[in-house]
Amino acid sequence: MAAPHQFLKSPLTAGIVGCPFSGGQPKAGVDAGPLELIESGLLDDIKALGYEVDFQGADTLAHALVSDGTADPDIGKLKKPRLVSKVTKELAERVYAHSSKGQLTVTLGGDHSLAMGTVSGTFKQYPEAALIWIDAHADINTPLTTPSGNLHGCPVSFLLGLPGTSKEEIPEFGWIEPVLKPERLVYIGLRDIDAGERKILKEHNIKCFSMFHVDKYGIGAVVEMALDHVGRQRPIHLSFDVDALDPEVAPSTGTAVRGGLTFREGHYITEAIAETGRLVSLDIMEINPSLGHELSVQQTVSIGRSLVRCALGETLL
Ligand SMILES: NC(=[NH2+])NCCC[C@H](N)C(=O)O
Ligand SMILES: [Mn+2]
Ligand SMILES: [Mn+2]
Repeated sequence: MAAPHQFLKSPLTAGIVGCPFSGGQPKAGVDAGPLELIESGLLDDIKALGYEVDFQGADTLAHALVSDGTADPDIGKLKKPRLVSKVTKELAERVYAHSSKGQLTVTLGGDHSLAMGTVSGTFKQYPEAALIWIDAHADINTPLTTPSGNLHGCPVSFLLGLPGTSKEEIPEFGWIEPVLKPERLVYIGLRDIDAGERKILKEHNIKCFSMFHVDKYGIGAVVEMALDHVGRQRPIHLSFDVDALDPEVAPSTGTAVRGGLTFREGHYITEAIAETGRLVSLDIMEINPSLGHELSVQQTVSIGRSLVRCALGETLL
């Protein structure tokens, strides 16, 4: 079991939020991720680690997750902006409800646009928190730079309040506060960055450990450097996009990119963060059970499950 936790209340409780949402990207199926994880036995896993579980049902947010039929035309390039805004706003409230009770919030996606909600909710409770983003992608496109218009490629820019995301420029997302500071954000696993994103990452001096750095220094050193960079005292929000893993390890995901983290590297990250005793919020995003053969799906769901267990302290003896 994990060392005594620095920020959570006892009895240690995991607040599980299932968020079956796919509106931040074009491929159907990623909305089935949470239910697959739950049905595979995730809640029992978590209880077996000694946590109480606070779970309101996989459909907690269901009424918000699909369009109610009102028109949602593109705003500039952005697709389904009003739907994404509505769902993530409600998710932020749910995550905050768990966090403010001293629970470790675990959000099961769904696509990565959901991080607009999870990070907003976590940082409302822990304004000094750090964000560790594990991904092949930086997801830091703004409404002005996004090549695809898919909002799962944009959540970080809204959280930082980058140009193009202000209330004046896009009132539809006016509820999002720029809670994140560039120096409290760190990436691990990057290997597919758009030109506009590269410019933003440079301009704001954002710490990035790409796959190049993982190869060069090894995952152990990379995680140490990442934790040093964001500060050794802060609560941690870990946002884990399974496409950070190599497609041979986690094939069932919508935007797979070759050359990713190995099984052990991915799990090591969650273990090392569990070891800090400062994890307050975890996202497991972008598992798409309708992509790939049955075995690929099983393999990917099972990895999502073991990542949660490791982040919650399973392998710390
Ligand atoms: N969460 C993800 N899988 N994001 C992929 C983003 C891909 C690309 N950078 C885009 O903005 O469209
Ligand atoms: Mn990604
Ligand atoms: Mn992502």
